[in-house]
Amino acid sequence: MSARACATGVAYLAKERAAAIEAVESASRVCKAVFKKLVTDETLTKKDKSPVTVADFSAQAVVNSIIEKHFPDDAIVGEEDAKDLRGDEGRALREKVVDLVNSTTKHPMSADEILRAIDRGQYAGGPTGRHWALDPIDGTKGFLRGEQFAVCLALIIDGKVRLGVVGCPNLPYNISKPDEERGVLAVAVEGQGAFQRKLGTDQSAETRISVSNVMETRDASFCESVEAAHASHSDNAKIAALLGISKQPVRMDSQCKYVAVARGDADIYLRLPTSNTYVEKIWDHAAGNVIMQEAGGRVSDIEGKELDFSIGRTLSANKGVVAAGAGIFDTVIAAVKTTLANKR
Ligand SMILES: Nc1ncnc2c1ncn2[C@@H]1O[C@H](COP(=O)(O)O)[C@@H](O)[C@H]1OP(=O)(O)O
Ligand SMILES: [Mg+2]
Ligand SMILES: [Mg+2]
Ligand SMILES: [Mg+2]
Repeated sequence: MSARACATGVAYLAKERAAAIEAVESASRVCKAVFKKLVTDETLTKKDKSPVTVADFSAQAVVNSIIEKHFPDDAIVGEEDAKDLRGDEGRALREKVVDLVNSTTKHPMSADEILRAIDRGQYAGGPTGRHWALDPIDGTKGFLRGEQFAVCLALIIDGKVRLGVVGCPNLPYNISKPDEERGVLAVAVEGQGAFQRKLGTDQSAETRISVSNVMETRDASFCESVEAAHASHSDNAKIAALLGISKQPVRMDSQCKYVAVARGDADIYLRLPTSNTYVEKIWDHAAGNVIMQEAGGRVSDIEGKELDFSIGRTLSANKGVVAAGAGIFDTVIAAVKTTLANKR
């Protein structure tokens, strides 16, 4: 039991952990329902993003209402807001969201309750107190392709991520058996280790996960974004060359990348900035961050600085993200610095 276990013997954040898992499980079901109902060959060929919009709003409504049920005083930093669902202009989308939310939950919610739940996610974040960080669907492009996406929820207390849950409905439970059942839930609480279970199972099905223990970078592999606009593939290739890496990078969308590295499917998470202007959002990294660290990995920005979740809704003190096992982390950061210095 963690050093923070309280006198009653209940583990630190046990209630929050259970509530976060309930929320991520429910939102994962919403996303799967949207995919089944709304993602068709036609939406794909027309590159119509409306299914993901419905899923974003519906999943945020479901997660926020579950958090509110368990912790009515907690603030939430959520990616979405309900502006586009209001008024006459928002009617069509609003009706779809209301239908979806109510087709997947036991307790029907009115349109007003759903909009209010979504807008609970507008908190500004900051260095004190507790707030949740939610990405209702991370990896929207992967979602639409039927590939990797994730529902990501974290709890930040006094500026540090203490709990993270990532639901990955399309991730194989065992990466070496990609044709078997898919759907993984990864969870970590500060000081208690990182775990995975199949989505839809209970805590008794959890097994501990840890990063690979690779000691030589030439034996390692990268995990990087599918989208070259989100993380520079060309810089990653230069770093790979410097590190003697010959394995092809594993590419996938979303925070599933953190889960993949946290359980040793790949060894290095690399997200090198593609522009000087993009600022990373806390909901894109909070849950993955604590899962990686609790799996024995180290996480920093491209300069080796810890990610600072205490500033607000963004990671404005950091650029890019690098994560790897402790055995190779310093070598990876040195190669990142050299590669970026040579560009200047
Ligand atoms: N230029 C960018 N650099 C880094 N991340 C980005 C950029 N543009 C969008 N993103 C974010 O990257 C995340 C997906 O990353 P990945 O490629 O790892 O799946 C999304 O949350 C997306 O945010 P948004 O939701 O605003 O589109
Ligand atoms: Mg995201
Ligand atoms: Mg999102
Ligand atoms: Mg988005």
